[in-house]
Amino acid sequence: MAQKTKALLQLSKVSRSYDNRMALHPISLSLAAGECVALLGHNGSGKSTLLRVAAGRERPTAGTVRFDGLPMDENDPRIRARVAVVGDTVAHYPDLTVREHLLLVAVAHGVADSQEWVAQVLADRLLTERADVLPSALSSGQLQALLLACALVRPRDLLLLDEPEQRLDPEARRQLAELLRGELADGVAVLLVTHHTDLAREVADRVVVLEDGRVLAEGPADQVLTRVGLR
Ligand SMILES: Nc1ncnc2c1ncn2[C@@H]1O[C@H](COP(=O)(O)OP(=O)(O)OP(=O)(O)O)[C@@H](O)[C@H]1O
Repeated sequence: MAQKTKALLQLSKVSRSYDNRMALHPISLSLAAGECVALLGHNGSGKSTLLRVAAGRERPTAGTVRFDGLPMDENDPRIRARVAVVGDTVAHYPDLTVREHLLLVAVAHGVADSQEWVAQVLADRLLTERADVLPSALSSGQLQALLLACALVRPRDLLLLDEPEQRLDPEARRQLAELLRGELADGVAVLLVTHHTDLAREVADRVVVLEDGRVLAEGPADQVLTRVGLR
């Protein structure tokens, strides 16, 4: 598929190995503003590795990752201000409430009227009733909603999501698809790791299917997923 505009995220011949074992063979990928690419593939195929490298959380063994022309580095404040990540590990402060988590992130990113905005994000993510409890009192789906809310309470041009659908019930998953379509309409670029082929079909402009760290197939979801037998 033709690129919509200039690439916001550009991975060029990126590979990653652990202990001399290639988890990711050289791959190139670009993502423009308002575009969504979904990464699919079996367990261990390299999706999360690719996302972590794309996020600047791990350095590629070879190749380069650039965000809006800058070398990708999660410590660069120019990048941190514009890139929101929901990774594959659950990270939270055990002694901060749900609301306090969101306030912390909003204030750190200079969000105006943060109290009101946090209340809105809590409502959107169906967390209002749990706003004043600690993470230990959340269900697993509510904890997932909190992690997503932390990414949505702050400004972003690029959203990197690792299986955001996990532990969500069907209604929350439907809302996730709606939410991602809204992000794309606002011009946010989305790189989405998912096992949920329906979610990929609903939101992705392109899918990339990985197998053993290599691209097995790439293209529009409808064509690619059927071809590789992913339902
Ligand atoms: N930190 C690490 N050290 C060593 N090997 C790793 C590390 N992270 C990932 N791997 C290996 O790299 C390969 C790809 O893992 P990755 O987590 O990227 O797969 P995945 O497609 O995201 O899988 P899943 O669907 O199970 O989340 C696997 O063989 C995994 O064991």
